[in-house]
Amino acid sequence: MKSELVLPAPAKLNLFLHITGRRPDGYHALQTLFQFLDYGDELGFTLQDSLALECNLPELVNDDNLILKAARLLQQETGTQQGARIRLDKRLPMGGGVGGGSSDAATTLLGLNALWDLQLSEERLAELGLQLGADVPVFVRGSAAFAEGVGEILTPAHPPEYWYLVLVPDCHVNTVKMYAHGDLTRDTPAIKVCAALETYEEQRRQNRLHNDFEPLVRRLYPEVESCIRLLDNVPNSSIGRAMMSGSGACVFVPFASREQAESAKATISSDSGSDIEAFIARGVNTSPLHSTLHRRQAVHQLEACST
Ligand SMILES: C[C@@](CO)(OP(=O)(O)O)[C@H](O)COP(=O)(O)OP(=O)(O)OC[C@H]1O[C@@H](n2ccc(N)nc2=O)[C@H](O)[C@@H]1O
Ligand SMILES: Nc1ncnc2c1ncn2[C@@H]1O[C@H](COP(=O)(O)OP(=O)(O)O)[C@@H](O)[C@H]1O
Repeated sequence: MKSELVLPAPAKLNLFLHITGRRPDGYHALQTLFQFLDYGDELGFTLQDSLALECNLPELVNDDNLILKAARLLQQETGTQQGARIRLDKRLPMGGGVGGGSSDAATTLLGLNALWDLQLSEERLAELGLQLGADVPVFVRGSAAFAEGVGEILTPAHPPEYWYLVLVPDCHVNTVKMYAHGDLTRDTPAIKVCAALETYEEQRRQNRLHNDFEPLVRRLYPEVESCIRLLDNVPNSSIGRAMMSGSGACVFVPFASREQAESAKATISSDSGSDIEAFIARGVNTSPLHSTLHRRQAVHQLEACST
């Protein structure tokens, strides 16, 4: 039986997000700090003649899925005739602002590049990824980063790797509609990358970080507003205030340890008496996808040395 290459597709958080302008093509210029979470979807890749996607959520199996788009883009780019059975175990909330679709696309680009032995550089894969979505390149590169442009100009960053309690409000925020909304703030002054990175932790401690989507989304989606209030008002040992990721809907709050995040999660579910979906994950500056691929490469090198 052919073996399956199993790879993670981690979530991301936008630790802050500034919209600094709108380009002539309608896309927005951003400045944002991306960090990965050690939590996400899982993909499995098995060689076969044709392309096929399987998923625990059957409604995700369609031609618009970014996984199939990424696989076809790689076939077009390289002319390879190879195919694959791709298994998606969907765990991340969809339209949650934690980048599940973009991460699935990036894992597919790196996974099939390895499975099909295409030898494309990470730089080329990031360029291909940008054709699929503005958030794909950071997942291809695999390093926490300060991002500019539409999200593709990346400067590696090393924010503290806190534990996060993430609440998933019971609503879907449409990214395209939020970017197009008349009330969106689009004129946050641009900051210099070195200043942004040097002052990040101090700004965070002083609760001075912000996400330009947040006021608009809180106003339009009461579910997001009430999750942020819940995180800010329930007594807990968080080390900062709650913020929204991307264009929403997920909101997150940092803790110094997993235990503290677990205990806040328990308090929130007992105090609020609600069953809001939530998960705990660690912020990590190297993508779990890249850690897994490096381990696999090291094992292959060891095997090659011992034969
Ligand atoms: C807001 C962010 C922040 O990280 O994340 P999410 O909330 O989606 O996770 C991203 O900018 C989302 O990026 P992504 O979801 O990849 O966007 P794309 O598929 O490329 O674009 C979808 C649409 O969003 C708008 N768009 C996207 C990115 C950008 N910098 N400016 C835009 O105006 C465009 O209208 C575009 O047609
Ligand atoms: N593999 C995928 N996983 C999730 N959503 C996908 C995927 N491929 C395409 N999509 C589409 O992209 C939309 C938003 O994707 P997602 O990445 O989950 O949101 P966000 O960028 O807000 O985190 C979904 O509602 C879905 O229609």
